[in-house]
Amino acid sequence: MCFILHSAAVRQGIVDTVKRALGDPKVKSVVICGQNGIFCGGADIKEFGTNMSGPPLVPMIHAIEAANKPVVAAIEGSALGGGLELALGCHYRIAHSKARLGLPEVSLGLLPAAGGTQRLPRLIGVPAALDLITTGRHVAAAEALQLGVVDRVAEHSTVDAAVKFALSVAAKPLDARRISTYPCPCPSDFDALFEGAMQKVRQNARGAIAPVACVQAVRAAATRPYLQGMEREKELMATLFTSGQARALQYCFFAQRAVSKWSMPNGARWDTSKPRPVHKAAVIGLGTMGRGIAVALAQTGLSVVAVETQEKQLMEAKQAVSGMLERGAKRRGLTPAALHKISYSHDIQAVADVDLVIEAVFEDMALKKKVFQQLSAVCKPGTFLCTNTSALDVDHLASQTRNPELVVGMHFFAPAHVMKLLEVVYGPQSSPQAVATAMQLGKKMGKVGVAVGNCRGFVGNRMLKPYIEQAFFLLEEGATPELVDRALEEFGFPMGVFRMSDLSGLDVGWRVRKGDGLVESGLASGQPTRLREGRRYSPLGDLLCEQGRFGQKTGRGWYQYDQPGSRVARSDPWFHSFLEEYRARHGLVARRIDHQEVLERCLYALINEGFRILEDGIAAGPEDIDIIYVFGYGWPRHRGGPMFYAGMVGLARVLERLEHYHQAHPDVPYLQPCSLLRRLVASGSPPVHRWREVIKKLHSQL
Ligand SMILES: CC/C=C\CC(=O)SCCNC(=O)CCNC(=O)[C@H](O)C(C)(C)COP(=O)(O)OP(=O)(O)OC[C@H]1O[C@@H](n2cnc3c(N)ncnc32)[C@H](O)[C@@H]1OP(=O)(O)O
Repeated sequence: MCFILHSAAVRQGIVDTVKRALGDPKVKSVVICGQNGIFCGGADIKEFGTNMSGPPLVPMIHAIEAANKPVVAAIEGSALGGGLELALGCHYRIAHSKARLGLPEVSLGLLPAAGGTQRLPRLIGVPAALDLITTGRHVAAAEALQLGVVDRVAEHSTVDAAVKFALSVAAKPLDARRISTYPCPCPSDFDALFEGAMQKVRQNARGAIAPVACVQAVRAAATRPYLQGMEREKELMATLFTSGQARALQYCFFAQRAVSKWSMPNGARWDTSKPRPVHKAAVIGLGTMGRGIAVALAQTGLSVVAVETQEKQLMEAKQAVSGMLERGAKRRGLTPAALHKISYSHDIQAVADVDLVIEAVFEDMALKKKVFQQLSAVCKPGTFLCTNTSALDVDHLASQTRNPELVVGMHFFAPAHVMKLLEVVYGPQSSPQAVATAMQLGKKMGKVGVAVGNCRGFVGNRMLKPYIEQAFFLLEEGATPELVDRALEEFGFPMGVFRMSDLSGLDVGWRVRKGDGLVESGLASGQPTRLREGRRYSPLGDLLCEQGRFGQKTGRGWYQYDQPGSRVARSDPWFHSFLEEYRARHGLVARRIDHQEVLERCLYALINEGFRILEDGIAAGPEDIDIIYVFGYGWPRHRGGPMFYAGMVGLARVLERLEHYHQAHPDVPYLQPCSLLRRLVASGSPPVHRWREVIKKLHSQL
């Protein structure tokens, strides 16, 4: 019997075939396997929210477990979610050594509700089951064997091994093989264990409800007889199944896959653009970003040339990169083979024979222009030239080269060997092959690549600007960094805007604002103005920087720290009196600001910019923006990303609140609702997956 995902037809197939096999006296035992080397990836997520037809999963698994002939699961490829629950209903499990098993329902906002929360703890004990169910992590066959999830691991044909094994146990009694009849092994420190698990889950979940429900369901397995535990599992699942969080998480699952199917406004697409193989790559500039990129490249197995012109920096970088590779290999229980994949040089000529270069020098246009001119002269014909700029004009850099079609942005996020997001930035001259190659390389590096158009800040940083601006204005109007951060952290961000600013360094934005001519000199002594080119402007960040308050690295920023480099932010009385004086100087009267206003002002301004990005064609669809925010900016996944969230709140509501705030702050253009938002509301606020139709219509009318 073979199946990939258990849709209605697959479930019906299993029920019918198992029934036939059990009724046939010639059949002594049964082996269940999958098709094309995959046991089962679980339920078809697209079926959720539709009228699910076909036989339900729970009675089907019960019937298999109750069978009077041995049923063996032959697990190849994946046994995930309902697929593993089905295997847990079998009397024996044999997995191929390359198989992966797991209960990832939690990452879809659900719990394993086909008996997974009740059988797994009975089989492998409460602590191990809690780990697998609350994290949703997949385990390799070797770990599954060690945990007791599977009985055997096969190196060659799993089906052959399972058939042989099934015949060998045909006459054996099955009572001891039905997991639902096992007592749940109860640890002596039961209460402490569950309290600890609940605390950990709440801390990591950032407001997600599924992990909490998972703990509650496993607790039921440990405290109630099996059938009562199943009732509790069902009850908890009922709450999760229709929740907005489950919708958001399932949207993220598909959005993550949708962004790999990129398209460009000129019609180039992922399926018609062939990437060129990259065997050897180079990184130019070994600061923090360059080092992380070199590590990520070397870990893919590529040969890497790392170039840093300053000798001292080169020596330091070499040590740091080796350390990162060694620690990475140790964590994965491997030898650091990638160490030997990197060669270092202080001479840019060393990149002459590479297939692709990633420039990661200091964020300065003049410097980057020089590097691109050099690269264009030095590299062999056809080498792709990529820049890791976070905001600068990729087209302008391309224009410095002989072959602008070979130039794209590869915007990594710090730390580059850890963070999953990669913005691949194309300009009007970038060839589809350059985009396809950068996207494929990103995938090899374990990144989630999103192809976006070229504009100041691309997608992520462009949307961040109005968000940060609102946070500054809120301080002027009466909020504190603590209040703003608390509201955002309760929403689900790992850090609020001010704690994040302290971490990344206030000087970063200061340098950008200076470059844009926004910072007035001698602020501390004079009366800084709060208008630039007719727009409201807050000089608060500039004032702190003038005092050397750059955040964690100087021990002072929006908060205070015990010492420079320390990470624990403490409220700073100095800042509070500074803020009061600032308000008094500008005749600003502090008013009470609540969490709702913080969220509406910061998030709706960010979302509004997201609509502008869609209108401008910089992102192909809302999924691209959402994946950028979830993977690169800490947007809580259970809220689906900013554009999905706007849909959940209601587009009409977002529009109404933006209109309200823009009326109150007419000198803040970011609060002026963008025309795409108005158009979507006028078209009846279609669901997020139908926005592209409205955007297409809008573009065709321009
Ligand atoms: C009543 C509730 C009962 C049970 C609960 C459940 O079972 S919930 C589902 C639990 N299962 C999962 O969460 C597994 C999700 N899938 C994966 O982890 C991976 O897709 C998998 C199976 C490991 C394969 O990975 P691979 O990298 O090979 O492929 P990819 O992820 O790109 O997927 C290929 C296409 O299949 C679609 N897809 C995958 N899984 C599901 C699914 N469970 N339901 C619906 N569709 C699924 C995926 O979207 C891809 O589609 P495409 O159109 O090609 O982009």
